[in-house]
Amino acid sequence: MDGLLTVEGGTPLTGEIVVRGAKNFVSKAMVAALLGETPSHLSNVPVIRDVDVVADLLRLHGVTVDHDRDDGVLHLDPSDVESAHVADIDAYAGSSRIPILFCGPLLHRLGEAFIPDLGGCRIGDRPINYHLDILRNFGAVVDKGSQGIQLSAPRGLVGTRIELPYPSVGATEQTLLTAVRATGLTELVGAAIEPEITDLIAVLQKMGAIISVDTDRTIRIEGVDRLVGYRHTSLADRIEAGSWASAALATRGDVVVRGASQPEMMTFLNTFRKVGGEFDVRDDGIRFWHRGGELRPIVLETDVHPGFMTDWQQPLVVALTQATGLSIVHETVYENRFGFTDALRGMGAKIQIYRECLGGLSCRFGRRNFFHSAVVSGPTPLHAADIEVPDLRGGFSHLIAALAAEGTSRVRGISIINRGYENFLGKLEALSAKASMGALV
Ligand SMILES: CC(=O)N[C@H]1[C@@H](OP(=O)(O)OP(=O)(O)OC[C@H]2O[C@@H](n3ccc(=O)[nH]c3=O)[C@H](O)[C@@H]2O)O[C@H](CO)[C@@H](O)[C@@H]1O
Ligand SMILES: C=C(OP(=O)(O)O)C(=O)O
Repeated sequence: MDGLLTVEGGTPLTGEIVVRGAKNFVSKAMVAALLGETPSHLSNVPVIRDVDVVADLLRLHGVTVDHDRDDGVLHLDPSDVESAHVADIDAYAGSSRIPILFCGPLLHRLGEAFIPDLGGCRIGDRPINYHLDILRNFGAVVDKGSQGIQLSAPRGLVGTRIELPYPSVGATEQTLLTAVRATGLTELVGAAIEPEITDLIAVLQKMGAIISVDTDRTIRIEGVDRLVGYRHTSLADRIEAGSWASAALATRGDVVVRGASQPEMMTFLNTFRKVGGEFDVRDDGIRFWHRGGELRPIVLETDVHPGFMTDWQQPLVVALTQATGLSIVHETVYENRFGFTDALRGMGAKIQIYRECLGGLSCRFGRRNFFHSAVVSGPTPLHAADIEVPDLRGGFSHLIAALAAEGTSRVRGISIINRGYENFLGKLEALSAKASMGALV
């Protein structure tokens, strides 16, 4: 689905939508199925492009994948992985960040792996040095070619001690997916503990793994000889839920996000309330609304869990353009996540970006050439514009801005949004947004 989305803004979003499983968990649980000797069964799976990309990659590796898209159920049978002939993996170069997580499971099953160049959002350099160091620590031999990475494990993979320089989500998942079948013990110090990682640990435990998590970000894994398939229901997508909540706030709307879950959203909910948003946690989800009157400015610093998640930052910044006063936003996870503000400035927002660490924390990007802090001055009326979607969350933010703005905006490149937002055009319709797709001219 690509083309031109026409959005007539200025109307509050109101109504009810459903959010299903988390992009950042489902894709990893799909990779975990490669480690089982028997089939796995995953429920609450959203129809998004990242799921389709990982399903196709698994098929290339010999996994039989059945995806019931309406019921949101994936059945993954890895029985034929050993006999698979992988011919066309290059076709997946640049498609998502998940291929790097295939390394451990493929090395265990096949003794070798070939990984295409990674995709994902361009919000910084996004190196994979931690991943490769981890794999080498386990005993893998890594060869970097011009189009991808080739790995082998001539002497198998052996448990090890890893100390992460930063609690990277992907590097933590890499360690987990490799250590569960490695020989002996692995200790991971400085691990990420995002809810999606906890759910991945739950899946691996169901498969037969032995994993313990300490309060000090240390994870210990005892390798086992065999793992079996799992049955699991994905946790909800807290980023999608937060994005719709931000859209409700920016448009002075009232949106019920069915499926949204409070425990994984505590930090978001506190911030939402401080800005002036109201919410009600219900049995079937969370209702988010603008309580009327003025929104308040805040100081916001993104961080690893349990901090304010970086993927919530871009949608919320649009709501901050409507708050009375100066908000400070310090992005400490990615060095280059404010490119999307150019388009917002073009729509009337007052946002300045700075190299300095504004806010209370000093981060890895301070005193370097990274524009990673922003000052948002509001409220500013937004006006319609022609927009080109830059990346997943930046694109959704532009969409929110178009919905909040007076006039008719035209948005190009919206297929990028499908990577992480299920049926977002249908959801816009359910929320009475005036948005329609047309052909590109
Ligand atoms: C598919 C998926 O789950 N994506 C999420 C995952 O991305 P992803 O797993 O890529 O993010 P990481 O937590 O690894 O990245 C955090 C930081 O570590 C740096 N880094 C990471 C790996 C490495 O080898 N070297 C290195 O320097 C990155 O450049 C970044 O500055 O977690 C991010 C942080 O919550 C989220 O924004 C993404 O939505
Ligand atoms: C950065 C994101 O995802 P990815 O890691 O898949 O690019 C995101 O979901 O906002």
